[in-house]
Amino acid sequence: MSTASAFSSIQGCWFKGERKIRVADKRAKRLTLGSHVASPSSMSFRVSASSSVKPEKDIRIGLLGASGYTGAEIVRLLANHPHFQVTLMTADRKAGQSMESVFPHLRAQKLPTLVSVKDADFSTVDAVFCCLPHGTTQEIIKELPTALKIVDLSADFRLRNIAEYEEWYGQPHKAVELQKEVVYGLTEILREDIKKARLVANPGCYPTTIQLPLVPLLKANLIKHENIIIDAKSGVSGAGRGAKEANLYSEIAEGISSYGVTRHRHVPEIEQGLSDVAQSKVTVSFTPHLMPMIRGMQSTIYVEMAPGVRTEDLHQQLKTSYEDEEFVKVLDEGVVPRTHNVRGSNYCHMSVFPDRIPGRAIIISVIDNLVKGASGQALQNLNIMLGYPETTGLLHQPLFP
Ligand SMILES: NC(=O)C1=CN([C@@H]2O[C@H](COP(=O)(O)OP(=O)(O)OC[C@H]3O[C@@H](n4cnc5c(N)ncnc54)[C@H](OP(=O)(O)O)[C@@H]3O)[C@@H](O)[C@H]2O)C=CC1
Ligand SMILES: CC(=O)N[C@@H](CCC(=O)OP(=O)(O)O)C(=O)O
Repeated sequence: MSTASAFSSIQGCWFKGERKIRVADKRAKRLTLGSHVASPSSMSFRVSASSSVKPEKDIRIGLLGASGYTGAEIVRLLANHPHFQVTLMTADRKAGQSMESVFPHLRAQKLPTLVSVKDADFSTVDAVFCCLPHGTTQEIIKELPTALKIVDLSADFRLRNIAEYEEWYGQPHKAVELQKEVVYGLTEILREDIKKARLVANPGCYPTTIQLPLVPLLKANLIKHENIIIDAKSGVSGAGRGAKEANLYSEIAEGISSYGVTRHRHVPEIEQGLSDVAQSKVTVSFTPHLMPMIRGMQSTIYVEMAPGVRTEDLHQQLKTSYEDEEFVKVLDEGVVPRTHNVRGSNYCHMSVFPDRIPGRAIIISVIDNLVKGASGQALQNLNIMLGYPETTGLLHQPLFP
């Protein structure tokens, strides 16, 4: 996992130029990867013909947890990707079903039948997106062929500190050795490490909205490390597709509810990232809320500025930090970010406001939880890991209204 030094080049480090894709190399690699099988262990994967889809693109993608919301979102994004093709998809309860029957909106794509993880043949893919619930992922990923590039969307590999993981997630870490090679996938901040990574831990959706504005400000010493207060809101799709009483329409509509007050598991992830860049322990007060909407996430962040710093300085720092970034947009002063304006897209919009109380500022940051907060950022990361332009498959505009 990367350290503070990895945060040192926030600006000007992403490649805008079209990197030449070595198709021949990729094809050669595919042949090599074809000979890998999972190592024998208590959890073994059957090597069988699980895909009926003939690959027509360069990179064959395996999708673990394809029958969930983030899995479906990756399939939607890959429809416009010229190089990545889903050739293997897994499900749990829905194993054996066609993707079309689980997600009719994806029926236009040629997709393989959903298989259970134990029946999946990982020797037939080049890279994997893992969209499984946290707590189920470590054991599965540690048995995958080591040649595979993997982006894990779950929280299982995000925390460097094993004791901290076990404390916040309430279970033993089952892949301690693997944890050491993990790179945290906050793309705009850690791009250089992601380029070299084999296994990327994709950030949580709340931590993405929070770290993107705060990392450049902490790095430039413009805000204090103390008294950072975050009031965050999420659409219900953030909770996944699994049936839960608390997520019934009658429980969600016409009201909002706070949850995880003082103990949400994203707190250590946020504090890890902010402390790395501040090079001292940063603590935050973080309260998430469930909103009566399907997609979208907003973090409203209250900070104390360093002595002599004005909100214009915060705004200018964010503008400079992200001026070359496609997916992070710092809005003009006074313009309020809205989840509507990023819906269905990989964009993050942010803005800074002076608080009425002298010395304080209010930062607002919005994303689509399923795109920049999950599947979009995951695709951005895999593009980078495989040497493709990072915007590939991600440049569609937000869906408004
Ligand atoms: N939703 C969001 O906005 C975000 C989600 N994430 C993270 O991404 C991951 C996926 O989230 P999401 O798509 O919303 O979740 P869903 O609940 O919608 O989907 C979970 C998927 O995992 C499968 N699955 C469940 N249990 C097991 C198991 N024991 N073994 C194998 N497969 C299993 C399910 O199969 P089946 O349906 O067939 O039972 C389904 O395909 C989670 O870790 C989540 O926390 C991260 C950022 C944002
Ligand atoms: C609305 C809702 O329930 N949201 C989820 C966050 C989704 C996410 O980022 O979860 P991971 O850390 O598991 O990837 C939650 O609060 O747990």
